[in-house]
Amino acid sequence: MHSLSVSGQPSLLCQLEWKSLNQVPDSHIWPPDLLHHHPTSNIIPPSSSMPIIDLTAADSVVIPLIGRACETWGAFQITGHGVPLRLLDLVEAQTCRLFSLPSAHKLRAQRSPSGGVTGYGPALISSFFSKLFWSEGFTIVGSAQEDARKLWPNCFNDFCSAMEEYSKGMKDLSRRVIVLMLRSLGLSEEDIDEVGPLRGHDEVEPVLQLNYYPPCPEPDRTMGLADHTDSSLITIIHQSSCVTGLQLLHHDESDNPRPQWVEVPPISGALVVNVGDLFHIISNGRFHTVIHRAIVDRTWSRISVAYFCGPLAHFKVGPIQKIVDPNQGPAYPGITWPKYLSLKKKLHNETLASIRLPLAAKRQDDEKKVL
Ligand SMILES: O=C(O)CCC(=O)C(=O)O
Ligand SMILES: [Fe+2]
Repeated sequence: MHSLSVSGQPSLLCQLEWKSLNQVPDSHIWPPDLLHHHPTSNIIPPSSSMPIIDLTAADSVVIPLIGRACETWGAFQITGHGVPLRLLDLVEAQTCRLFSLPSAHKLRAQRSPSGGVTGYGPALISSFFSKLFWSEGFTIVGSAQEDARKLWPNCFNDFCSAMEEYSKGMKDLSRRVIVLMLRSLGLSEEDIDEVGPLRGHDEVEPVLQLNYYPPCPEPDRTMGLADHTDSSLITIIHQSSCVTGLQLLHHDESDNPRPQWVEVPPISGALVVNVGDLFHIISNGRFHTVIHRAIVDRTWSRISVAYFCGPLAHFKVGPIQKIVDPNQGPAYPGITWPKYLSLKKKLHNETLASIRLPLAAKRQDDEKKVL
């Protein structure tokens, strides 16, 4: 049974309530099959843990490592990225400041029930599940001012300037990472200017998702954030450095016939890069969009800050022609980010499959049959 807010939407258990609980309420107890359909007990050994790539190394070293990570994991961690630790600490401190506010206070910036995206509320994917997540979220698209003003009418500047500086750092970093990813697919710098999804990158509105996972008395019975892929080109995640929670679904067919959940260990100063659905599309399926989730801890709270990098809203992205095998043809049609997001709102993890095109050979066969 969900707790219901006055608006009739499922409400969050807010921080004061989280703290007062010594067991998970029914509204937040997840059926074991949903929690364990890919068993967490089979955490794979560190020898095959996800790649950590130092961006200060030469391009000739970094580019193949990134390409391989995107093909086999759909994710990697980066160090040597140039974003100062001071900025990572600042954004984390301001995120903590927000989630430490009393619940009634946070609800002043609640996401609008009529399809709003920005502001305070459960993760957007929570509408796909009948059980609630053990987490709270805050979404920023472009400027945070309007919502931050509702939280701190007289002192929203510190929060907003931290988010702005962080978004700027992430925008520059995401451009750099995307260029490296495209080069690993064999594109030259000129190709990237011409065909890349980075056209108008400076004007793209930054999207930040702040996540807070409170300590949980029964972490094995609930879910911080359920399995999903991100719709972006790439997502860059900063996570608290002391507590694990983020997990990726990894399939190493040579090692194990079944996909395994793999922990993403927090490393101070490192950032996690996830390949999103749109990069999977532009790479014509070569790069893996990574299924990931967040679990919670008995003792520690955890914070994550996800920066979603996508193309300009009106810009259609599709498989980059230069890398499409002519015998196979494009695996996806061109699509804009907003159109993709509207499909994802309906279809969640089935969205990519819903737009996948039949292979060129099959298309030709089908065309012959029609003629
Ligand atoms: O908490 C995390 O590490 C993951 C967050 C995430 O996947 C998201 O916000 O889309
Ligand atoms: Fe995500």
